[in-house]
Amino acid sequence: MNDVTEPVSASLAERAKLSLGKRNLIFIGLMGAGKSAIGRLTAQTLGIPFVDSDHEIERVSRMTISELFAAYGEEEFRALEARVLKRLLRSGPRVVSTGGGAYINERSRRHIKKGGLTIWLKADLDVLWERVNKRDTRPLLKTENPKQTLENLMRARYPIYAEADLIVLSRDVKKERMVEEVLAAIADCQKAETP
Ligand SMILES: Nc1ncnc2c1ncn2[C@@H]1O[C@H](COP(=O)(O)OP(=O)(O)OP(=O)(O)O)[C@@H](O)[C@H]1O
Ligand SMILES: O=C(O)C1=C[C@@H](O)[C@@H](O)[C@H](O)C1
Ligand SMILES: [Mg+2]
Repeated sequence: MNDVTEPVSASLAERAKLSLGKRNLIFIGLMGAGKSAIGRLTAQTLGIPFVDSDHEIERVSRMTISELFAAYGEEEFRALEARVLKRLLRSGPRVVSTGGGAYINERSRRHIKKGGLTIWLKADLDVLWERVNKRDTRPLLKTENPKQTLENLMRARYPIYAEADLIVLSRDVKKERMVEEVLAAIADCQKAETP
């Protein structure tokens, strides 16, 4: 593997930007897949705005995700998440990183599919677990056996994430390398932009 971090090629970024057009690029996938980290870097590379739906939810509610789950429960959280996503996806192009459960909720999934090009960062259990077990900010993983919970979520959710327009394998390589693969997937994408 090449250890030197090469800047993402400008021509690849240009091709991806052209292919994306006015559409939003929406990252989906499980907790720890890298939606926020890779989404932000992808937006920087494309020179378009970035927004993270979890952060936007926390901003408008002035509560953390954990506090929202504790105070109102998951159902209310999903309703708020769907409203926030609908608003964020109204115009493009921007990069929108979603929370791990957003695409699983029917209403949010409808907004996301309509809102642009979807990209699933797919990762295996060990990669996800290595990343999420360092922090306890994810309410769904506050269980007796969080690794087992994560595996159960993979089993339930992966068939739904698989509906994404694009899929990139998330693993422990440099973030710039992940961005390059994301851009290549967009540049090669044949899905036409709908008016
Ligand atoms: N390619 C990578 N190599 C190493 N670490 C990474 C990589 N991508 C992301 N990470 C790290 O993994 C952790 C989780 O990433 P991130 O917060 O972006 O996940 P997420 O998909 O947004 O999760 P959530 O659904 O909980 O918001 C972060 O600390 C991030 O820096
Ligand atoms: O996978 C999920 O359902 C979640 C993921 C996080 O991004 C947050 O949106 C919240 O913790 C729920
Ligand atoms: Mg995130």
